[in-house]
Amino acid sequence: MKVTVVGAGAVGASCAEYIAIKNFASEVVLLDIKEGYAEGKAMDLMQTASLNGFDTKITGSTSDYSKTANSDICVITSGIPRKPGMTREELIGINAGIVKTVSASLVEHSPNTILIVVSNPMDTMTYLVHKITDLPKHRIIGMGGALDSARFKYRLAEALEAPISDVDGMVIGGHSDKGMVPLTSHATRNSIKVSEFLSEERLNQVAADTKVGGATLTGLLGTSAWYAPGAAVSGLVQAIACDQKKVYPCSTLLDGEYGLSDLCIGVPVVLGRNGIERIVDVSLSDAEKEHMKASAEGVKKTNGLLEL
Ligand SMILES: NC(=O)c1ccc[n+]([C@@H]2O[C@H](COP(=O)([O-])OP(=O)(O)OC[C@H]3O[C@@H](n4cnc5c(N)ncnc54)[C@H](O)[C@@H]3O)[C@@H](O)[C@H]2O)c1
Ligand SMILES: O=C(O)C[C@H](O)C(=O)O
Repeated sequence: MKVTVVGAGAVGASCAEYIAIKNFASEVVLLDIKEGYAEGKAMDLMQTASLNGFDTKITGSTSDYSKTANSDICVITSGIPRKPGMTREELIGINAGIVKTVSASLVEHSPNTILIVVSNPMDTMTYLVHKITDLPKHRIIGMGGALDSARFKYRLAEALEAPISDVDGMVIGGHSDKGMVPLTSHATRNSIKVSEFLSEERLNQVAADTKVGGATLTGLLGTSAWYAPGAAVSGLVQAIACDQKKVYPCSTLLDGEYGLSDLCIGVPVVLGRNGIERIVDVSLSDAEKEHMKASAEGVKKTNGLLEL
């Protein structure tokens, strides 16, 4: 199993590290445009192999896509991150150009690959990849919901004063401060609805804190987060590589599901060796349906800024 990660920055390197530590891939290629940077990150990570007990071979490349040839899975993390006070949507001007050239180069060298898009604004970048490559839709996957759901579970566990392993919940919708739709009505603590433990007001606070999860960290760190994003990407890569059939919310091209079409937005999907093997239609409350509709309008507005 060969995995390429483009962008050896904070998220790309974190993702490569988690993939290696989980020890399911034979090879990870890190590629970056900055001279020597990916080679340096790869060497540093390889020097953790005997300490962390993995056999995955990590190599680096400066813009040489021949090294990525025949990758089973490619991850795009190249692009600028936001600074405090910015929205993800403001990154579109620079990141659209980067994602365009990177995805074309990846597909040229790995025509059978499954592509995972991470660069922001992620739902719009995923849509862009559909527009400029001829990959089938089940092989183009946007990562955002897996991260947002992990943040939701963190906030739920905090409010419930319960261990995170007892908590389950999912966030669908656009990966943006306003567009996320935390499914509070479906969230559970060991199979019991969380509304049995938390007031509506506290649950609304959990949802609000979840939605600004990325902005909160950007304010604290001065740039956006990387540990949880890297771990979330590695989860998707493992689900595909190991044919796990796990359900994750991922950004995917919709064609009528959830009453939406011609956009990529986060919905629950089954991930296996073929990429997105099924879109799961979950029944939503009226409020969640309205929220999802507004979220889709936001994503479409950002898509409208693309020069296609
Ligand atoms: N979808 C998500 O959930 C999620 C989570 C975290 C970060 N992100 C996004 O991921 C992106 C990367 O974030 P980061 O913190 O790793 O940033 P970073 O600045 O640490 O790393 C980005 C890397 O991309 C490289 N790069 C730029 N142009 C390139 C090109 N044309 N080819 C190859 N490499 C190129 C840069 O040299 C840099 O090393 C940002 O757009 C950020 O908003 C998304
Ligand atoms: O917040 C960001 O800009 C980065 C990423 O989308 C995140 O949610 O951590």
